Parts: sequence; C-alpha cells; structure tokens
Amino acid sequence: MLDRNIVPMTSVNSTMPWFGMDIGGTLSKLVYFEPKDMMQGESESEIEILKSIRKYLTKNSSYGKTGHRDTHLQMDNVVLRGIVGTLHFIRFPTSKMKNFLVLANQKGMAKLVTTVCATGGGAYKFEEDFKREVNMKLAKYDEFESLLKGLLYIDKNNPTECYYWSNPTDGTKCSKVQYDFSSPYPFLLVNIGSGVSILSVNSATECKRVSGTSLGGGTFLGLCCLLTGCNSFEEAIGLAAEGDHTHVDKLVKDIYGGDYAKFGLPGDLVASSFGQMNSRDRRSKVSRQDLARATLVTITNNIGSIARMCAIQQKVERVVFIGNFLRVNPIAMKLLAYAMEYWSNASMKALFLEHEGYFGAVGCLLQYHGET
Ligand SMILES: Nc1ncnc2c1ncn2[C@@H]1O[C@H](COP(=O)(O)OP(=O)(O)O)[C@@H](O)[C@H]1O
Ligand SMILES: CC(C)(COP(=O)(O)O)[C@@H](O)C(=O)NCCC(=O)O
Repeated sequence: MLDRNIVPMTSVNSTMPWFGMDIGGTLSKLVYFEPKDMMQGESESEIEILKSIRKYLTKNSSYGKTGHRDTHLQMDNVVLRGIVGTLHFIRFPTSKMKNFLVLANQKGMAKLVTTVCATGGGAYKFEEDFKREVNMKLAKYDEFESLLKGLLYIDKNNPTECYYWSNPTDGTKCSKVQYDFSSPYPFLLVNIGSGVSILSVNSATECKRVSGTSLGGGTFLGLCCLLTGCNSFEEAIGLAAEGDHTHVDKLVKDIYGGDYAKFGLPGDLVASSFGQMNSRDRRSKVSRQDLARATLVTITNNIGSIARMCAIQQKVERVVFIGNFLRVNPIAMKLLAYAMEYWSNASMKALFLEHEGYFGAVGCLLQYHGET
C-alpha cells in the first residue's frame, strides 16, 4: 500500500544507488542495489560516492562494542528495473540511527539520493530526522506487504533460499534440506522480530495479520540480559548453546514421575517454564548458560504454540518463520521444526529462509521501483 506522502514513480530519482530500509524496533536493515555495469548512466563522482558508501557500510555494518561484526551479505545477478546488479544487505542497531544519519551525511549519501524507501515502525518515527539530518525524504511502505514481496522476490532469485530441518531432535541426523517454495499458497508467515506478527498469506497480494505476541526476539534478549548479565544477542545465543533448560524448567516427569500417558504428554515435555526456580536450592545450582537456554526455549516454544494454533485456525500446512531472532539461532529453528511436526502429527511443516531478516527492506525497494 502506497503511503500518502510517497513520491510518485514519475518523479523518482532514478540514479544509482537504490536503497531500501526496514527500520525495526531493534535492528535497521539496509539493502542497496548496485548495478553490474557501473558506467550505466553514472558519472565518475557518483561512482566514487557509491564506492565510499559501500566501503563504509561494509566496514561499519555493526555499531557498538558488542565485539561482534555483522556479516555483510550480498546477492549477485538480480534484476531491478531491467538492470542486472547486486543486492547488498547490511544491518545495524536502530538505537544508533542518529550516528548512521550523521555518517551518511558525511559520506555524501544525500548527494546521491533524495528519497529513500523505508518500512517498519522507524520509517514513521525517524522521518523528521532523515529530513533534518540528511535532507532525505522517506517513501514509506507497509511492513507486512513489503515482507511478503521481498520474500517472494528473494526466493525466486535464490534457489537455495527456503529450507526445513530434517530430524530436528537428532544431533547426528539433523540437517538443512532445501524446499521448493514455488507453489507456496496458502501459508502462515511468522515474523519474529522485537515482537511477533503472524500473517496468513493466500496469494502474492493477499495477506492479513491474524495474530501476534509481544513475547518475541526482544523479550528473549531483554530477559537474557537481565538473567545472565550478557550484553548482546550473539552472547545470549552462545550461552544458550552451552546450557540445559531442564535445570530451570519443571518437566511433566518432575510432576508425574514419567509420562502423562492418558493425555499424550511425554515426561520430557516442559510442564512449567522456569518452574524449578521457585526453589532456593535449585536457584543456587543453575548456571548463566542454563538460564539463557531456558529463556530461549520458553520464548521459542510459546511462539511455536501460537503459530500452530493459527495454522489450525487458518487451515494451512506450511508455516514460514522469518525475522532476525532466527539469525545464528539453529536451536530455536530446530525447536520450532520439532514442535510443529510433533504436535501436528507431521501434518505441518516449519520452513525457514536464508535471508531471514531482510525481506521488508527488499520489499519496499521493489515497490518503490514498481517491481511488484
Ligand atoms: N545483532 C543483533 N542485535 C540485536 N538483536 C539481534 C541481533 N541479531 C539478532 N537479533 C534478534 O533479532 C531481533 C530483532 O529482529 P528483527 O527482525 O530485526 O526485528 P525488528 O524489525 O523489530 O528490529 C532481536 O530482538 C533479537 O532477538
Ligand atoms: C508492533 C510490531 C508489528 C512491530 O514489528 P517488529 O519491529 O517487532 O518486527 C510487532 O512487534 C508486533 O506485532 N508485536 C506484537 C503485538 C501483539 O500482537 O501483541
């Protein structure tokens, strides 16, 4: 859906590069398109500015002292407005938006483009800042429509984009398996960002938000920081990988002594998340790793459970999980894969995508350029 303030296509500044942003509650995702043939309509000075911005974005794709630099990703040989080029993917914390704007100004980004297409809540929140700091207009697009358009475009351009986890609970047999997503409808799209939005998708142009929960990626990170003293998502995931949630959670077997067979509840199922932590003795024995793992399991299982109920309600079998919560997070993906399969008697499938957090930024770029 085109925002009222949008610049019509006829007046779009069509010089390179083309930027698309998804300014989320935690992370800002920036995608830019670089044509293969740099001389196509470009002046020397534009090329120099572009090179300098690219160098800067590549080197500074992560801000702050987290000790971790985000990977700079790219996708070659994509076509935008009939031009072959490369899509570059960058992300940085939304809390550093002011720094980004100052640096973008210094690097001459504003000389290249007068309008940046943007989606996510920050497209509204930071609109005035963009105008004031870099004299740029934001062409705003709806975040869910952008997500869907970006997802379909990236999947079409990358044959290995979509996959599922086979044997998700078996450490030795578990593996990523490519999935053909060319006939995907209907499907459920679960976007795990700061919070969680669940969309029911019936066609490339038909999607509706059917549910959501505030217990999302932001909750995992926030609780993990509080409980373990960690300072970054990467650290939280690293701790979780070393921990054991059964030291923290109360399982069915802790209550029943085994399975609750009559109602099909296996003994190893979590009966009460963090349920052991009301005991001082237990609390004195848990590690930071155990707490991180239990937080990850709690948040992930809750999302899986809501997603499964939505899938039943919407009568869909494919559930696609995206969002940066799943970044470097195979534990959560495998939990979701297992939960969807187990509780649906294998009638539902959890699907995942390689560029999990970038679809909004790509989608608004496509819409701006009429590539829908
Ligand atoms: N480097 C990171 N910094 C902060 N959060 C991260 C990072 N990588 C992954 N995450 C996870 O991704 C979530 C944000 O996901 P994202 O899809 O970008 O949502 P939003 O659009 O709300 O920012 C965070 O809440 C956190 O769980
Ligand atoms: C408000 C949001 C759409 C913002 O998207 P996000 O930045 O989290 O990706 C999302 O956080 C959300 O849907 N939250 C859950 C609200 C609820 O249904 O309770």
